Amino acid sequence: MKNSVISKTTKSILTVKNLCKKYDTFYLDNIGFELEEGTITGFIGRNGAGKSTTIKLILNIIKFDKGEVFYRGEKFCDKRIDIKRKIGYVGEHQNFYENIKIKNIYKFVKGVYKESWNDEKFKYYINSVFDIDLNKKMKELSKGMKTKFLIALALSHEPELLLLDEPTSGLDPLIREEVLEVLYDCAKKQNMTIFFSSHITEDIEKIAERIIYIDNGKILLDCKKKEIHVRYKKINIEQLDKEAFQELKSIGVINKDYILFDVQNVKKDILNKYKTEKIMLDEMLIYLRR
Ligand SMILES: Nc1ncnc2c1ncn2[C@@H]1O[C@H](COP(=O)(O)OP(=O)(O)OP(=O)(O)O)[C@@H](O)[C@H]1O
Repeated sequence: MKNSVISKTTKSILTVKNLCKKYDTFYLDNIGFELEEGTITGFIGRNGAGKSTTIKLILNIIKFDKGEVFYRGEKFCDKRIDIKRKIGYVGEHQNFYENIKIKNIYKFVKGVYKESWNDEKFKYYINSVFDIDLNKKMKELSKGMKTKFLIALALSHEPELLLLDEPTSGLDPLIREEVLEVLYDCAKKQNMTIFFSSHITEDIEKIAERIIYIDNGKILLDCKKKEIHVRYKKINIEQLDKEAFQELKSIGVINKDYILFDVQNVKKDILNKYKTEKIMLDEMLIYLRR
């Protein structure tokens, strides 16, 4: 057990170290990060970047080739049912138990969690927040309703950590807003730690305070949102003289009327001379993919 415990001095709830997984045409390469209690982290990446694979590896749904996962400093493996009970998860694929009435799924899940189940909270989400009819069968729910029902289930056993795989994908803007608001409240009012994957930069921009960007199995960025806006900037090309344009072009990326860049790579005199503007998350991803 000597190697299975790491320092408990930080507020870290989850530590992921060097996760690797090889498929025929894909390699998840040394994924590592730490999540702090009560924070919301957006895990962003294009289709096929490795988001679901990472989440499933953390939860032991699939086996990694290499790596370690720690929960509050203790090694997390398949046998740690006690830790699993503290984690809520909503996966990407929701086409299961199609012919079962959702009130029976609710009763089953409530029975599994017993003492940690908060029935008042479940009823509050179902009736007052999400407005779901428990008499419907799974197959009778729209994608948005399914997502809301599954999130209500995941929240009602009061997890300390919530892992969500694309919770807002395929939902209309109003439902997306509702879901994001509920998640934000859980983190800020109940100190829940939330890690959610998405390829919708807007949603991540809205509620995540930290962003981890994965591309082709590798983490290209792990940064607080505030720091992103300080570090990555853009300048309108029209303002630039020839020399400054050449300089910025060599270290940045041209996107429409702007050059996007990392201020750390730019000479001070250019930054002093020209007006820089804040970049949005989707622009930063264009820069990182250069
Ligand atoms: N069981 C598997 N066998 C072989 N390849 C797999 C398997 N599962 C996933 N992959 C591959 O691993 C890569 C990453 O898949 P993953 O589902 O993690 O991506 P993702 O970022 O979640 O994408 P999406 O946003 O489309 O859900 C893809 O190329 C996928 O085809």
